[in-house]
Amino acid sequence: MKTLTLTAPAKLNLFLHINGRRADGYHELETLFTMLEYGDELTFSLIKQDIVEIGGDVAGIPLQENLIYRAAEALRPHKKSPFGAHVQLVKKLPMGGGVGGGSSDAATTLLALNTLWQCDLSLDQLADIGLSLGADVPVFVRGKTALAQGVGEKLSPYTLAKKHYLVVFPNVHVGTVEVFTHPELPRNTPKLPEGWTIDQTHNDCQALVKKLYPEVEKTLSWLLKYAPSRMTGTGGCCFAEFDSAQAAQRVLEQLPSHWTGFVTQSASESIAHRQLAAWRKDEVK
Ligand SMILES: C[C@](O)(CO)[C@H](O)COP(=O)(O)OP(=O)(O)OC[C@H]1O[C@@H](n2ccc(N)nc2=O)[C@H](O)[C@@H]1O
Ligand SMILES: Nc1ncnc2c1ncn2[C@@H]1O[C@H](COP(=O)(O)OP(=O)(O)OP(=O)(O)O)[C@@H](O)[C@H]1O
Repeated sequence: MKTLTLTAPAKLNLFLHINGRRADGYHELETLFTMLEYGDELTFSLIKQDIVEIGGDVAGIPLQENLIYRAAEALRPHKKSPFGAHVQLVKKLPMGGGVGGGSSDAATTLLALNTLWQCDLSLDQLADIGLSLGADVPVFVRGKTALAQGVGEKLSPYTLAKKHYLVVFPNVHVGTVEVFTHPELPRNTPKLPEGWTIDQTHNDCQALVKKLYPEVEKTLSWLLKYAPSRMTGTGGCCFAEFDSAQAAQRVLEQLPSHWTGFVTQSASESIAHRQLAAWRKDEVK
């Protein structure tokens, strides 16, 4: 039976502007996503029984609520294989951290099972299915550094120089819904002008989350002593940007023990896509 192991990468929102709120409560955003080389490990194995099982670090999430399961079930109508799937998860990304772990697990499941179950859907079709699972899923399906608009689903490719990041989880789980429904969230940042530069950007959630979660405030102040730093998404992870892995590693070594962090680098193409392409190449040999 076939087995495929993929890394479901983390993302950073290098900036996050909120331009308005739609009638359905969702927010119009402008955000720059970059893919990171670090993520959860998912191993997909075909199984005889036509069911979807998840093993490993499921962290008390009921099966039916796990985004891996929901992604697999969303593909079911397109499947041409008689087999089910067992997904073994090694969770490395903090939940509710703003690094998109759940969304990336879902997108990686769509990519892997699209191949293993011979669904043969295009990336456009997978991104559409992904959007029904979460606003952040399409960017992981496409797997490229991208400028996102709309609720996060209108993606345009964007080229960025490779950078090294120290990503710190302040040990507080920040709820996306809590931030987006908060009355004090700024929601009226003007759209970026033509020819904008990164120094014209910010994260509209950062001041509010710092106020609600003092630990995020402390993390950012600590990181800012070493490098330009910001919060990602709706938090609580914060990232500091460096030109070399060694410089990032030196700061990680000094990280206070009540926080956790990892050093990684940005990737213009998602590691999951590269691994899947390599696996497919081996298959046809
Ligand atoms: C903030 C970001 O992480 C930026 O990358 C994402 O836009 C959030 O993406 P996500 O976690 O995949 O979000 P979803 O699971 O689709 O939505 C969670 C909740 O966030 C709010 N939400 C999300 C995206 C958006 N553009 N506007 C919103 O108001 C809604 O209250 C929604 O109920
Ligand atoms: N496989 C999964 N991994 C992580 N979270 C999952 C998974 N399946 C469901 N969830 C639920 O999704 C919630 C959000 O998880 P996620 O790790 O994507 O948060 P996040 O990093 O803040 O995401 P974002 O940046 O997209 O807001 C979790 O609190 C959890 O209840």
